[in-house]
Amino acid sequence: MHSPTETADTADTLDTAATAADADPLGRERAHLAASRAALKAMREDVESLDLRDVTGTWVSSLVLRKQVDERIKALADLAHTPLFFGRLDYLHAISEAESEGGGGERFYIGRRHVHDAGGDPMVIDWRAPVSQPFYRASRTEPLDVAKRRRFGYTGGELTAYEDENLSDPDEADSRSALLAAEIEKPRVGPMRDIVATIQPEQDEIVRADVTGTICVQGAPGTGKTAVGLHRVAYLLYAHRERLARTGTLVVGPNRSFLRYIEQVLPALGELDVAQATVQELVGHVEVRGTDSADTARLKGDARMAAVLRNAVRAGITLPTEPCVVVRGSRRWRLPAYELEQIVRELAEREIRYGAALEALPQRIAHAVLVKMEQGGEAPDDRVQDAVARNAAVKAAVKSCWPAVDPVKLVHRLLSDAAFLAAAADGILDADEQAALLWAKPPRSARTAPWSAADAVLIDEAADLVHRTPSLGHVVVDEAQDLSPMQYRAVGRRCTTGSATVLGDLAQGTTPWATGSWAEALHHLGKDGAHVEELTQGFRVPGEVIAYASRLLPAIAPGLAPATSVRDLPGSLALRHVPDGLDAAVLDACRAGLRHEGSVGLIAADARIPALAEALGAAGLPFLDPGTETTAEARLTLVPASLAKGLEYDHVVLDEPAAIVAGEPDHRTGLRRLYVALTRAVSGLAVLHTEPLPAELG
Ligand SMILES: Nc1ncnc2c1ncn2[C@@H]1O[C@H](COP(=O)(O)OP(=O)(O)OP(=O)(O)O)[C@@H](O)[C@H]1O
Repeated sequence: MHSPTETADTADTLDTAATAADADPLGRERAHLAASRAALKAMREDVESLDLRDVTGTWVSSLVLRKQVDERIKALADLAHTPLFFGRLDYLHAISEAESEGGGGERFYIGRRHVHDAGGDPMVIDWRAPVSQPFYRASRTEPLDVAKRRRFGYTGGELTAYEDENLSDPDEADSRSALLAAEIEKPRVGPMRDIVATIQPEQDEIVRADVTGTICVQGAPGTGKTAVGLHRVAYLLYAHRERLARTGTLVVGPNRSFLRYIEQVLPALGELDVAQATVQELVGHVEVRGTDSADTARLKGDARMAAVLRNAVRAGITLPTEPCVVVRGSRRWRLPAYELEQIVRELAEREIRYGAALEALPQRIAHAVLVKMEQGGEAPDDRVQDAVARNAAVKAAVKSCWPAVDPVKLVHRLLSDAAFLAAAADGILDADEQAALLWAKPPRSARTAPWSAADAVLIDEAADLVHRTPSLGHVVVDEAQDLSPMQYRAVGRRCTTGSATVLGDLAQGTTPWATGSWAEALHHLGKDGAHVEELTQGFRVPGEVIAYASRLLPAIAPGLAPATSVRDLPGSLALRHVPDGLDAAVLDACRAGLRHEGSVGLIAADARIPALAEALGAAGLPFLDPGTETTAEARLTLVPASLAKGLEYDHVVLDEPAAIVAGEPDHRTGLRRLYVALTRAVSGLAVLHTEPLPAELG
């Protein structure tokens, strides 16, 4: 890394004029930063000074406009701790204006957002613009026409250093970027940060993959799956803003703590309009109050349930045996049963939604009646057809052969009524499976039923059989390995006409229905054959720690390659056997963690949480819940193992691994939960145990 004095020797190859500024390249970069800041301020003031009173329009349209202007002002904020640019590219040849946000030329400053001067010329180019891509991809073997890549280092908002790679200079040796390493090792406090300055080439390929295709990323802990998924959303919103503004984008995460942890990343990248939800929130047709046994939940999440539900929804379709007689004025029009039957059969055979067919049926019947009227010498018009469709006789015919279906009531009946379930599940589920689905004591009404999370997904499937679920433009699913086939279907129907980014790690699957293979998951998502990428370079966990955790891989996910680590931190792993007085030792380890900079996570089996909370309280050590933002003052979080997924802390104190393993219904899931817990640390992991460590850890 260059300090200001060192940089004075750096010859700037592109500038020929030997001015005073050349002797002080850092000073010149600072001047560009100051000028860019001033330009951003001017851009913001321009928007702020817009007088919306002059804009004529309705009350609603002016409200919408006000909101857009407010969002634009927010997006133009100059955040004190996020530098306006983090890199510079000097090309060998001039770049066209089209590729560089109207800039053109050879030199570009790369930042989180576009900034232009009063004349409209760009001063900072958005990292997502085509001209910025070589910042992430160019290498000595493939310089992509880049002469020099410069990375900037900041301290407290001040530009303090830079680092150059002269990619087209054959004599320059390859070196690991110190700025990159410093950025990756920055202590973690607060929510997840963006990685826009340091996206790696293999990550960039995923971030910028085409919007039309679905992409699946298998990645070991800390390889940046979540980070990549969020940056992909930001990239897609830049590259396809209009299309996605119309159709919408969504990030699906495992729980609220996780969503709170990641919720700042997209706004920091200037993207405010992305929905975030858990699968449960996504399918929220009922209030979830109940739970299922692992076996029942697995069965309810099995893709065969889709076929059972389809049968159940359609169970009421009955071929008519009576004619439909419509009385209009003094005349009666009779549609014989066989004609009605033909109409119903035809609708039943067509692959349209149950509800759409229900809406079409009265019109079909009315049309057939109209034909009779014409044959009888009348000349009915469209209004007559509408009136016939609303006729009581037609309504009665529709009701008897194609009854309306309420998805909630339907699933309530399916789980309460053995005969109804048996008919729908015939040839699909065996008798034991059917028995497992039925409520032991059927609740009286759908409203009071103790719906479980899996039931809510069944209801969502039923709802989609009745009315098509609207599709979004793009959906990112994180921690996807934990989704059941029915949950994949629920997410998949929200991107039928769009695409998805599926992120996960088979080794971290901890639900009874966890994904066995990505091909299978993608099938249930409705995206067969999507491309699967594997990320193995780990950014979070130090080498020693990931090597230790990876000892579990043969037992939990035999086919997977262990992650590497970008950082070797000798001494980052400490294993401590504590024959007695575990709580006191854990408290000491937390205090030791707090003596370092950054966040401390105390991870323990869920059953251990109350005792540890009490011990922390008694010792006067304040702590947070996962998902509550850590601050410089409150840096210790007490994390139940079941909520640790996706989160990270500078220092992790891991309490009693054997209890974490024992907390799960089966040994493999227990080891997977432990694998998650072992891979949360950025700088140091202290494992404290009284009981023997699981044998698989060696
Ligand atoms: N290119 C990068 N530059 C700097 N930091 C990075 C980079 N990629 C990932 N990271 C950091 O590494 C950490 C782990 O990333 P992330 O949480 O996205 O990994 P993950 O694969 O989703 O992990 P897990 O499987 O545990 O959920 C984060 O702090 C992230 O900011």
